[in-house]
Amino acid sequence: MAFRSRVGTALYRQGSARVLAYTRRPQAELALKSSPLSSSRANQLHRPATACRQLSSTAASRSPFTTSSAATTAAAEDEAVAAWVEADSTVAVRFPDGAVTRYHGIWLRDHCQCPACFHPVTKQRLLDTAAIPLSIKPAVMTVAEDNKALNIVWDTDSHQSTVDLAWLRHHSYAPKLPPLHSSNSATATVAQRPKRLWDASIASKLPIVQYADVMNSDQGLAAWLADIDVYGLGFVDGVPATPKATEQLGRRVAFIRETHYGGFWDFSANLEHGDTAYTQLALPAHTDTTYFTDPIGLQLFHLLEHRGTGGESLYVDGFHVADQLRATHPWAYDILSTVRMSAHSAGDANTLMEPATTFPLLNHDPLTSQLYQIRFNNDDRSTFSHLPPSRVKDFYAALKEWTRILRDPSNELWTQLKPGRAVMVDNWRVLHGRAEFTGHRRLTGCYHNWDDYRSRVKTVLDKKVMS
Ligand SMILES: C[N+](C)(C)CCCC[C@H](N)C(=O)O
Ligand SMILES: O=C(O)CCC(=O)C(=O)O
Repeated sequence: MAFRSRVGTALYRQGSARVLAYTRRPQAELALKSSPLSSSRANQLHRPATACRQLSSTAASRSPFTTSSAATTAAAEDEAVAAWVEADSTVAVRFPDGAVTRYHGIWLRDHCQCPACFHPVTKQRLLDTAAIPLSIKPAVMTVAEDNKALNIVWDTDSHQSTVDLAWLRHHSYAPKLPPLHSSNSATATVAQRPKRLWDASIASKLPIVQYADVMNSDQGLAAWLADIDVYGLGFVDGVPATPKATEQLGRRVAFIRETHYGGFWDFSANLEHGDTAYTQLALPAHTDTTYFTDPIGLQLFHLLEHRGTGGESLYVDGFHVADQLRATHPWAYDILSTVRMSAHSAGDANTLMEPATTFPLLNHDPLTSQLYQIRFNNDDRSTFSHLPPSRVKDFYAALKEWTRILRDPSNELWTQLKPGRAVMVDNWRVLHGRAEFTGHRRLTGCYHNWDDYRSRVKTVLDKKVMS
């Protein structure tokens, strides 16, 4: 039995598993008496203790607590995979490539995925996080024979956790480790499809799928979702020129988001709603519903009738415009990423829509700094009354640069929608507009929530499950 002392602990081998046990007396018994939870509360939050000990069948087979007659695995091979408790009580894990990272005990305990702590079907935490002692740490740890899991017995309540090492690597944070084998890692997320920034030249190669494919197969729907994911818009040909067929097409992606405009809309220039969309006026490139706290994610358009002139549709890749602005006028990019504004929809007698908070035109993920949303409709922008005087002219100067690039013909896709061709637009990326028109023009479509759209990309297109 090979001992290697490691910061007051010993890593030794027991049969096929290596068990890490404290040279000190585990605190398990003491913790149970001083647990902040009364036994009844504890039972309420957990299934009976026996359930916690009933590791899943595979975990049990790996558990050091089952008698295993398996031969000892080759020392050299599994030496690279190890886990130990550091002097600061964090848990260090060394992976097969030798990379080491650390996890806080409370973090590991909070993420226990045994059936008593994490509902196996609903993927919801059952554990009372607030009841976990901040000082919790493993009393015993074993790396399973197949090097795929870490079994932990906690010092406070002897609860047993089995943590998948691939999952642990994927969620490493101190430091964050690169994927071990991105091709076959159990938690490797499907490679994100790179966004393809586009300009006016996309007109010669529009992303188009066929209605029958979308409606009749998940592969057809997936192809459409991929277009929207990659380009921020996706056209569908062969759509029967009826409101019903158009609505069914929208519902292939997700349920419709109801708004003060209704659900599925079928509208013309009749000022049915107090908005310029319900007029014959030209609409400059914009994103819709900037006045909602959660702007709509997707917008479907299908032109059913137009007896008159004009009314061409305009689309611009807002991510491409932002990219150009950042490259040519970084000061303007910064201003439009920080100066906050508000918006309103106030044209209907019984509606006054305003967002819960102000927002910048360019919205970035605070963690990754990634641009994730363009939120711009100059017509719907509300009165500025919060800008410090020194920022007012800077904002307008930045807005001019944004608008100049936005309206650069080399960035504009102008296309005349016709009955039979619908288009789904990512309203967080692609701006849309239209030329003024004459005569009778009937446009149908609907809105969808961003989260419902992305859920369909993850489940239908990427066939992902939560990792
Ligand atoms: C699409 N539909 C005609 C129903 C409403 C159009 C709303 C346009 C509004 N100015 C905005 O930008 O949100
Ligand atoms: O009428 C159109 O083609 C587009 C109208 C529009 O911009 C909108 O509904 O947001």
